[in-house]
Amino acid sequence: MRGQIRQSLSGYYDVMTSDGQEYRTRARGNFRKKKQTPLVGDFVDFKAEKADEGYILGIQSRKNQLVRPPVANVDKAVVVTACVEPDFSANLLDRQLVMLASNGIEPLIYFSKYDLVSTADQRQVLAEIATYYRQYYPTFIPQTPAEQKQVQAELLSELQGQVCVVMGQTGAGKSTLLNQLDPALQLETGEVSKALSRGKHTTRKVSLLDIHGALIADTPGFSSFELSNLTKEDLPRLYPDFQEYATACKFRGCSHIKEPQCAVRDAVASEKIWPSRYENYLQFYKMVVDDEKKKYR
Ligand SMILES: Nc1nc2c(ncn2[C@@H]2O[C@H](COP(=O)(O)OP(=O)(O)OP(=O)(O)O)[C@@H](O)[C@H]2O)c(=O)[nH]1
Ligand SMILES: [Zn+2]
Repeated sequence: MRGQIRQSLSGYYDVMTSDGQEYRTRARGNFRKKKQTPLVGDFVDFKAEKADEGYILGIQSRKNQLVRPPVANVDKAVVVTACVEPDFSANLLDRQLVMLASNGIEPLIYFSKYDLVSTADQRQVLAEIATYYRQYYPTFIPQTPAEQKQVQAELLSELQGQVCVVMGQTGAGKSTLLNQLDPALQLETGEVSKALSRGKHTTRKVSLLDIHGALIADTPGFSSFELSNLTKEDLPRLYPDFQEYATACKFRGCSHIKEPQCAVRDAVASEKIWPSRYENYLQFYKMVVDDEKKKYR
């Protein structure tokens, strides 16, 4: 039989077949020899005489895998981005967008804490930033408590049938969002309550929850991405806004750094491309080039 692992807990893997039947399985000894560990999200071949006594026979190749949470074959990631507390960081957001794209994960952006933005000017700036990103990524920014339900329903409709993770900086509001999407989750939110309960969690359960048809990892993901394994040729292709203009660059494979007649740099100069995107791009580009130098030294 074939199915997808929906939950892992102390050596047991709950596998769901395409017709919605669930089987509790274990991995056979030969996995350990091969140092292969089944992950939630894996498509597996298994056999089971009874629903609670199955064995995984093989794991199909993965399109990607994350370390935190340990989930394979992730289709989409909701990047939770705080407007304030912690302050909005375009650098961090772009870093996450680039890393997700390079792993074949489609990013969605969810701006949290708009209600905590204190001045009208700041609210205006953040709304404009969200409008810019919305041209290239599904972007959500509930502006009033009344809007929140509707916006979250729209978010969920983008996630139908997809394996998803919620990511973002610490304190961004990942657990809060997950709780709002599925109140039964009852994840701890806020630093104090999390600090108090730390250490209590001894079980390492990972599951994909079916939240109104979206398969969302119940553990939020970590935000500290390394820009490793990227090449300087890859990097510009991971920017959908750059791609829109790059066809008009004089040179094929233009890096948009020093080449003459670069349509991307022109678009930055006229602010059709948001200049901060480009500034961060220059920084990431330098990091990638420096990494490559280290590797080949
Ligand atoms: N006012 C307001 N507060 C929010 C919002 N989202 C989250 N918070 C608060 O911000 C704090 C941090 O939220 P969490 O959901 O715990 O953040 P997290 O991203 O899960 O944090 P870590 O687990 O540390 O990575 C909590 O006190 C939440 O109540 C929001 O949209 N508006
Ligand atoms: Zn160019």
